Amino acid sequence: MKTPATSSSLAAGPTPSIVVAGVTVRYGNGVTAVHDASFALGPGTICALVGINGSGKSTLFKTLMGFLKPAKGMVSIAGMEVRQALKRGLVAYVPQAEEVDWSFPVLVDDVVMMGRYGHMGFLRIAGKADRDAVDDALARVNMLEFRRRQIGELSGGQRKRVFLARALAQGGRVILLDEPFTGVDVKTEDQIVDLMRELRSEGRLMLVSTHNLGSIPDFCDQVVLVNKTVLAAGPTETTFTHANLQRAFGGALRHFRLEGQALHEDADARRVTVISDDERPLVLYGERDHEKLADGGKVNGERAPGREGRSS
Ligand SMILES: Nc1ncnc2c1ncn2[C@@H]1O[C@H](COP(=O)(O)OP(=O)(O)OP(=O)(O)O)[C@@H](O)[C@H]1O
Repeated sequence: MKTPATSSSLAAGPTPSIVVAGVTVRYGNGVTAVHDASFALGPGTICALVGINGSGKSTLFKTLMGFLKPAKGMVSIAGMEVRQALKRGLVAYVPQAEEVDWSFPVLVDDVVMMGRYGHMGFLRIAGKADRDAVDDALARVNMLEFRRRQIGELSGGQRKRVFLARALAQGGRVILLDEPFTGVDVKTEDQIVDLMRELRSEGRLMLVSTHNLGSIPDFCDQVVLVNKTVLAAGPTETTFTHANLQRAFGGALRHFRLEGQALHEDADARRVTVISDDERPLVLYGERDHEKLADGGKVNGERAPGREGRSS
């Protein structure tokens, strides 16, 4: 992605952080989606939020966005209550594609400008600073040429980039990304990861829910594993381990061994993660590596795992 015309580095202001302490969240129908969950994250971090379907990832996002109130426990963002952090525009959200009404007649420009609403007065009249912020954000995600398009006329990857641009235009210090890689091609995934790395180097904090286990050690320095509670949280090296993945995924993750290595294949069988026996992530076969494996090629010097190698 392009370097912005103006620097988006964090000037003086609240330090990005998330603290979730002993949080229990219940829906109106009595379902307890998250029980006694705790984790803490600081600035300059990309953290993966990982768990099976229904494990409570979206519920945690909704709680961090103030849509749901914990029945118990405490959430703070940048050292303040969620409501206050939201009011100050410190938290930006990149939604799952399904959460957006793509038939709504709105231009790319307008969606990105929505990120500026918190900076505008009551009448929401955009000033030069707002227009500049939108230009910068669109340039950063390589979407300037699409700015007059209706959002419904974009590809899946372009749609994701528009919502990333909205988060950038807003100037969010804490950015929540719900499944940013679903429905995007490998090139767009790389672009999104590159942009996230840039944002991390500016000191921003990103929490990313993803089912793409293979790429986590590539770009996430922290991992939070959930299943109705936080099972484990901490640096990727010590948290993204065989034992913890087993706890998080149980039967949803198929295991097999190849030449002494434990392989874990996620539920849709498109990605394989290799974790060494001493529990460090070792070789990771992402989606594109899987294509090579299917061709009988080598990835990181390893031979392709044969389907016959699967033990369960
Ligand atoms: N609006 C709701 N009302 C009642 N229960 C809900 C509601 N939304 C989610 N749940 C329940 O809360 C639990 C956690 O759901 P949540 O959507 O947070 O999981 P998730 O990890 O985001 O799943 P996915 O990976 O499928 O997006 C599930 O048991 C789900 O059925």
